[in-house]
Amino acid sequence: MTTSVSHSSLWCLLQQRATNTPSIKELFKADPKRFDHFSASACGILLDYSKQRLDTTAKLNLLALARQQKVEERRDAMFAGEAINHTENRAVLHTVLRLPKGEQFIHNGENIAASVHQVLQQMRTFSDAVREGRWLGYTGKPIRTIVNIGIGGSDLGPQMACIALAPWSQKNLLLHFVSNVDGRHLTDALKNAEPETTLFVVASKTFSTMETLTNAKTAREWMLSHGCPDDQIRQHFVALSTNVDAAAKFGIAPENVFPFWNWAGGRYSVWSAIGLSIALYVGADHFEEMLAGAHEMDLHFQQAPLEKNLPVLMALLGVWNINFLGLQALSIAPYHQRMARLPAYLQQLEMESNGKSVTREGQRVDYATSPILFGEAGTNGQHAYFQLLHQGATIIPTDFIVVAEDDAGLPGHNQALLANCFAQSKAMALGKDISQVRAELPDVSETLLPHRVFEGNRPSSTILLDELSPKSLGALIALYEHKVFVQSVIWDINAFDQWGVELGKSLAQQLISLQPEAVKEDYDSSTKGLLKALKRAK
Ligand SMILES: O=P(O)(O)OC[C@H]1O[C@H](O)[C@H](O)[C@@H](O)[C@@H]1O
Repeated sequence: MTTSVSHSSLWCLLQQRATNTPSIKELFKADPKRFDHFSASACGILLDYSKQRLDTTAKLNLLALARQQKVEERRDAMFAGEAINHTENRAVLHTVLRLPKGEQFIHNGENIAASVHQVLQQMRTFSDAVREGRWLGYTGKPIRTIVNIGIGGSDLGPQMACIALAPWSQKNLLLHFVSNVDGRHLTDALKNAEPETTLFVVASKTFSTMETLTNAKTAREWMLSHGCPDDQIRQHFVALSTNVDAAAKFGIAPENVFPFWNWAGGRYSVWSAIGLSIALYVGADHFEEMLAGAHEMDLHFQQAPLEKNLPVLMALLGVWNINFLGLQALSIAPYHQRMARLPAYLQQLEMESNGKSVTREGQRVDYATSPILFGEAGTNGQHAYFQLLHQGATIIPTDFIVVAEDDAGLPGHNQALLANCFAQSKAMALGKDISQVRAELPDVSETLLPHRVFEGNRPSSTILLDELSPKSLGALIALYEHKVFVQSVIWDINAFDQWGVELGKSLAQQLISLQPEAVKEDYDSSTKGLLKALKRAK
């Protein structure tokens, strides 16, 4: 049995440091060049972590903690294809999905990098045909509407990326993402779609997910009921899956199945065939630029010293906030409207990966793990939940994500956006104390004064991208992927399984008839009561 990281002397040192850490205001006062000392950049991304409540001693001890936990060795094991997802006995090789053409990667005796590029070519051929109007529906018309049917990793990544990369999109293609088993989702997507020009992209790693199969089955019935002949269905359905047999059994023509492999986890699969909707929407060239951006970040993660390594630094900041300052949540504030779905994407990436409570050896951890993550595009979030971020009794660190380039070209807008972003992090870090409030508002009564005070000392990082492009988006996503991995190494948990989603799935199967009589006698009274109430309401 390995000793828990929380019993190491470094952990204790960090705990002590946390209780003695100066405030962010004091840290800035003590070091006029704090920005230079607490920022780093790579791959067109600047990480400013000077507004974190972290001093040099804590930083050095955190870096030592990373070394103690063997972050570099575990990283190399991941890149080498060792079965680090030990509960499923699988390698974790999403990084191979973004290797440049011509590179080799031998796994189980096979050059999987070559297989990856074969599928990329298949994706290119197909997406070109659809985009150029050469792929025809059953009445001979080109495709106008694409419906991506998938959930979790088979939805969030492509959806987030398509929204982010909209300026590169094919203007005459309409794209919908349908994930929810709630029939309203599919109904709404199909409301204005014409069967003869609609293409369904059924995305499911396992091809066994109830939501996706239910939606795909209904979509096929919709096609048939609108006159699509059985033998033409192949023009309207493609599948993205590791389970090629199940896709074929479902009735998808074998040449319309875009395969990927078990060593790419669902929430790490946007780089695989799961990215087909991205290639369809913005073109294969741009999808491959996204892969190139991620690959650049992979190299940075592998090669940069830990002190300058963006994923490592971001991981350590999270560990510091969560485990030592006791700040369990993380708000994600992308100051870019097209990154509005990034928080949802990161929710799965972070919380499904590191929402674990046993170590790799199965011992219960005695420390917190994944942050509770949420967020909204700025400036919208400012007018909703930022009140709590500024004055709430709970302190929530924030990642501000902002883009320097102004590609909207509307006078004044970008200036206002960036000014707001920088103002928010400044306000959170430095606040406004009672003497400042008094000086500014001499007429405000003593009883009202506390309501106008901002404690400050609320940590944040600012992640500044030169531009939002396919390449920089790829680098940004890979940055968060590796951050999550490094945290899992420090916490000694497996970031690549997700057993926690299974119980609910199997209970739903037992309850599927929704009949009170069908539930077992030993069912809890709440479930029984709800089923009875449902029957009465119908
Ligand atoms: O792609 P699929 O096999 O359909 O899986 C879709 C999603 O559902 C599962 O329950 C997992 O929690 C996710 O990690 C996965 O991305």
